[in-house]
Amino acid sequence: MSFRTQPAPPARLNRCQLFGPGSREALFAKMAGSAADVINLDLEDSVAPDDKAQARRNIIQAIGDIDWGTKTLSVRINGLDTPWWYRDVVDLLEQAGERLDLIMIPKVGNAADIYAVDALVTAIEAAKGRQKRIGLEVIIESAAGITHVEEIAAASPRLQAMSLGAADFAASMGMATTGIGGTQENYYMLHEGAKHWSDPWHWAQTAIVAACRTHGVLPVDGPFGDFSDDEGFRAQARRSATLGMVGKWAIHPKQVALANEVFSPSEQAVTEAREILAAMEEAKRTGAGATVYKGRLVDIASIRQAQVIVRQAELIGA
Ligand SMILES: CC(C)(COP(=O)(O)OP(=O)(O)OC[C@H]1O[C@@H](n2cnc3c(N)ncnc32)[C@H](O)[C@@H]1OP(=O)(O)O)[C@@H](O)C(=O)NCCC(=O)NCCSC(=O)C[C@H](O)C(=O)O
Ligand SMILES: [Mg+2]
Repeated sequence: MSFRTQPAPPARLNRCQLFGPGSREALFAKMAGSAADVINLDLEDSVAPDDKAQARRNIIQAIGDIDWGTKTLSVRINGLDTPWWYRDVVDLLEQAGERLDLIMIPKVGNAADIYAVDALVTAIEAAKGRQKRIGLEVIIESAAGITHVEEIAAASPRLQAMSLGAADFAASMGMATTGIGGTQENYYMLHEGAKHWSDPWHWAQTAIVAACRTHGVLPVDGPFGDFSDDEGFRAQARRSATLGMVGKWAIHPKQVALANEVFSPSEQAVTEAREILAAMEEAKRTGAGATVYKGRLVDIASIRQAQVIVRQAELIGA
């Protein structure tokens, strides 16, 4: 390990973030009653320009009125290149109750974007005497965002999570697709005449995971657009989980159970992780740094891998 150790990310569940437009108030109670760990009330791209002010009022009202249980409650504000974002932050922090947990900043391009929002949030919290410190989450969904991903991850102690926004990312990169996540028909290798599809989101995801893990931020996979394709969602989510992401967005309620399924460790994985920790305890007792578990090598690095799974199971209560 480097002299500078890797900070732990926030110890909370983030398997599924369920989105809903701030202009569709009727959805809010349904979102609160869902099995998502995080609720994202949206002021940005799912809300038409003429509806922004009403959506803001709806959200402020709902933050206080609805019982959000133990969920993490987040509001996605408008981008810093719009005339709406400062009013989003000011009204939310001046008028919404203490139940609000996070503000999500879309389309971040560099650390200064987070600095700007952090400065405004900090001033309003002090002026209004807010008791709960608001956290931030960001979406990497532009060429600038992915280029500056590491400085963004390091930008503020308020930063809790970072998502990949596949739709805007594809647009910003000029990718030849209108798909939101998942397999892209033209992204394949040819081997002996057979097509083998590859994953065009992989490199951005790994860049996000590395930046997040370096700075103690939760890496999250964003939307999967085709909500009629359960297997496509599962495949994308499983790849993200394998790479180290902790959860995925749901843009329709039917995706919540799929995300929770993929990002909760299986009973077998938890049992094996606990057995590996026990085997390593025994190895330590006899002075060994490595041992054999089910015919394979386990060593001190295996302890850290097993601890990730056991910690996740403990948060879920498994
Ligand atoms: C996608 C939707 C517009 C679909 O809405 P609708 O036509 O109402 O869906 P259904 O009829 O299939 O709904 C079935 C029941 O589920 C309820 N419902 C629908 N959506 C939600 C929701 N988000 N949360 C909770 N409950 C929901 C309906 O009311 C029905 O209930 P009932 O009648 O009682 O059975 C809609 O789902 C929607 O608006 N989704 C969210 C869209 C959104 O927020 N998009 C922004 C995030 S994605 C993005 O921004 C891209 C990203 O930034 C990037 O760049 O990649
Ligand atoms: Mg977007």
